[in-house]
Amino acid sequence: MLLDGICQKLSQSQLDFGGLLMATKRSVGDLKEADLKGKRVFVRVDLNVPLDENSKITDDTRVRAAVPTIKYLMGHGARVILASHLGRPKGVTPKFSLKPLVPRLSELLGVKVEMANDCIGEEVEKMVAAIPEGGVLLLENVRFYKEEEKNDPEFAKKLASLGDLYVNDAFGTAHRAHASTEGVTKFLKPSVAGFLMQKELDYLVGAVSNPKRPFAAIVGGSKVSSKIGVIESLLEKVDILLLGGGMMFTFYQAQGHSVGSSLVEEDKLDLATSLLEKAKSKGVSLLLPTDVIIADKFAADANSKVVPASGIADGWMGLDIGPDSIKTFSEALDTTKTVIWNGPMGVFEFEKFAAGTEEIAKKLADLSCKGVITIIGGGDSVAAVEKAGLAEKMSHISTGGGASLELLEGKSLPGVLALDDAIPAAL
Ligand SMILES: Nc1ncnc2c1ncn2[C@@H]1O[C@H](COP(=O)(O)OP(=O)(O)OP(=O)(O)O)[C@@H](O)[C@H]1O
Ligand SMILES: O=C(O)[C@H](O)COP(=O)(O)O
Repeated sequence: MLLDGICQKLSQSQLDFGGLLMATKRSVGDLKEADLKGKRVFVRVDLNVPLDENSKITDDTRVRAAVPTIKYLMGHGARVILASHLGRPKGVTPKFSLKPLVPRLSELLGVKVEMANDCIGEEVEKMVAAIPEGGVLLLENVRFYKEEEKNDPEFAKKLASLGDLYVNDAFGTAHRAHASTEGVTKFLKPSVAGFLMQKELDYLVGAVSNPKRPFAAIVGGSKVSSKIGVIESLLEKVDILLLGGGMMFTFYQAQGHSVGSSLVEEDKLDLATSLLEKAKSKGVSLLLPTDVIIADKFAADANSKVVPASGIADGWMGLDIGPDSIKTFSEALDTTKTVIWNGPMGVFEFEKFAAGTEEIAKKLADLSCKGVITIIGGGDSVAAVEKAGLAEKMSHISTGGGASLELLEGKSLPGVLALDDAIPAAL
């Protein structure tokens, strides 16, 4: 795919992290026409997309990401059953219905996607029986049943009874051991990974287990407490660690600097000190911003100025990294071959404090074009990269917020573990 005529996205083979693709789980690509033609394939996708007050999809990234697996199944004559959650409903809640997804799915797939009013039961069974080869039926939100999140075996069995085989392509929900992501695999074989699931694992696991070095991580976001696991795990792997976002002030305070009314987690000061020591003992080059943009209130129209990070006056709070820090971070990133980014550098939702995040996004887009592997780890950093219009330029943008964080923390994902192991290729 050509980007701006200059930056070409790296091909899969170039991203092979030294031959270590995460090929440990059986893939939907191993299933051919003979395995799929006429078969009812139960596919767990993550269609948990943001909707506005008129139920209009405001970001269809997850819908588009689900398409390759569905199209592959359709193209091989399967009868496709799609299951997903949307939001966190307590019981049947119309505003969490998956119905608004039907038009966009139909458009992207080039077929009329049918929609069931439920995800189990007789009516659904009848609709499943009527799916033609290459046709697609979307089930209603699986979380309308509390049994979904409880991973209730009876509920999982009912879901499983709808299909002949199972594909999990819901990377974004792979950290949840729910009936449609984990329980169902006990009753439905084969249970294989979809293309999106595989791609996410290839990048995220590949990057941290066998990165092209130098390997840098950029960690930001609001709180140290939500990123402790990630920082600790990354300190074992990276050569360079750049810290920004609200969490940096806990590090500054731990070093004795005045931080004004910036965000600080008082109970994490010792932890911040020990992370700094750990970085030193591991030989990791840990960089904190040298200057910050401060504001006189937490608001889009706050008065602001750039000051050295070592001294923020009372009544002021740091809301972004400053120009010197952007320069230092950029220079450090210039030396790298792999970069993973999780969490914005500042309050990017306010234009005045978005520069740090935007400049880092631009830097990564630029590095991507030069062959550096750039991975954006989900959540707000993805939103920031998209806001800057640079998503297409990155090597990989994860569709999973919580799931990508857990992977980076070194945790295993129940939705992945439950899938069949890959069948070793014959010698
Ligand atoms: N200096 C700061 N002070 C207060 N809030 C900040 C600051 N810098 C960033 N933030 C806020 O942090 C929030 C994102 O932090 P959070 O820890 O939720 O990240 P996340 O969503 O987990 O990150 P990721 O996006 O990669 O998963 C943003 O809403 C942003 O406004
Ligand atoms: O958006 C997500 O992170 C996934 O869809 C999982 O949703 P959940 O956090 O409600 O389980």
